[in-house]
Amino acid sequence: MNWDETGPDTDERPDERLVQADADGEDTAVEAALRPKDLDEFVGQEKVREQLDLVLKAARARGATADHVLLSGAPGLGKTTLSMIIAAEMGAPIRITSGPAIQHAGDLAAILSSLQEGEVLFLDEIHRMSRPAEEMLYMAMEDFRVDVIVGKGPGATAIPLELPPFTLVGATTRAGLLPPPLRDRFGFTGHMEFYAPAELERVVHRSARLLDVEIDVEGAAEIAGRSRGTPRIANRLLRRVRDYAQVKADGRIDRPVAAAALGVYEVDARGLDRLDRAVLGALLKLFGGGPVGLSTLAVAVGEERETVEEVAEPFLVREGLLARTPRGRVATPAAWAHLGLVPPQQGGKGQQGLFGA
Ligand SMILES: Nc1ncnc2c1ncn2[C@@H]1O[C@H](COP(=O)(O)OP(=O)(O)OP(=O)(O)O)[C@@H](O)[C@H]1O
Repeated sequence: MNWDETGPDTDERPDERLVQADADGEDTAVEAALRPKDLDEFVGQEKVREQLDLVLKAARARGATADHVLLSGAPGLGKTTLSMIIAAEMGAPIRITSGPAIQHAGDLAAILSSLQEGEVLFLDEIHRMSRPAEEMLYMAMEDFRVDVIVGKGPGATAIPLELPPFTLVGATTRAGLLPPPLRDRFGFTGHMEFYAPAELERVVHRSARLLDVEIDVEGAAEIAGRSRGTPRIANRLLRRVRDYAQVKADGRIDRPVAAAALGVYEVDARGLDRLDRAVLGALLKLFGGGPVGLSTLAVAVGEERETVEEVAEPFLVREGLLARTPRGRVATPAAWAHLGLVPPQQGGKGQQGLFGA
């Protein structure tokens, strides 16, 4: 992806977008500093918090290890944070790994056999584990036991290995991709939703306090409104606005400062960035709002099909600006309004107003 080569300098990697929700290129030290440490500090996700609170309190009352927990939801919504909170609330240590890091069953056996009693094992992207590792996990979750295969071919033997009770916290962006036998072995599944603007405002205020930045209510609302329902993005935008406030203003963040700063980074009032607007703009201006095929749209914006489909479109669809139909991509009336353009007359050739904004 090269679309932001000429974009403003940031401390993110140059091929990263300011509004991307995953952690690639994220400053992990800053992210760690901003993580809520307990359930009370964790903003929003009321249902998941309430349910998890019961699961953990009951386990503590029984003096038992908590049930395995599956957290599903988009990147940046707080799954890692919640797994750390689970460990903290249980007074247990935590081990963090991910599905792609476990390619062989032996990798998993090594981790499992070194867990302490009650330890939380956080397995991010659990849907990307290899099949043999996944099968080993079934038994480990259910019976706290694994069979380690020693040797090869007809002489191979399975040596059973007892494990201490542990809590697996699996995280996935694609709960639907998990095989049912794995899904069924979790005692509790929490579905993380995108955050409401008011919740993101609380995230921004909290982070500003921790970063020692002065921000008013409207400044926080401005950042929250552009954060695509995602705390990780809210925190990242806050840091960019803080830079701007320090360099161009008196360090304090209010609405005009936040809006001007995010204007520099081309994140608009609804959280669309340059790539999103390029896709939407091409759909409206070149193809009259569609329907147009994905490949044609991608060529029109000079991007790979996958970039348009996987990076730009999900948010545009979620925002109700673009629809994927069997005949191709179609802009919604909200898309015309957002870019300040007038849709062509129904049935007419009507291109009037298309290039108006
Ligand atoms: N509910 C919340 N309240 C306050 N801050 C939050 C909340 N959820 C997430 N954050 C902040 O957002 C950032 C990203 O959260 P986290 O790493 O937990 O997301 P994630 O869902 O695990 O993402 P990924 O799947 O990409 O790893 C963290 O810095 C964290 O402080």
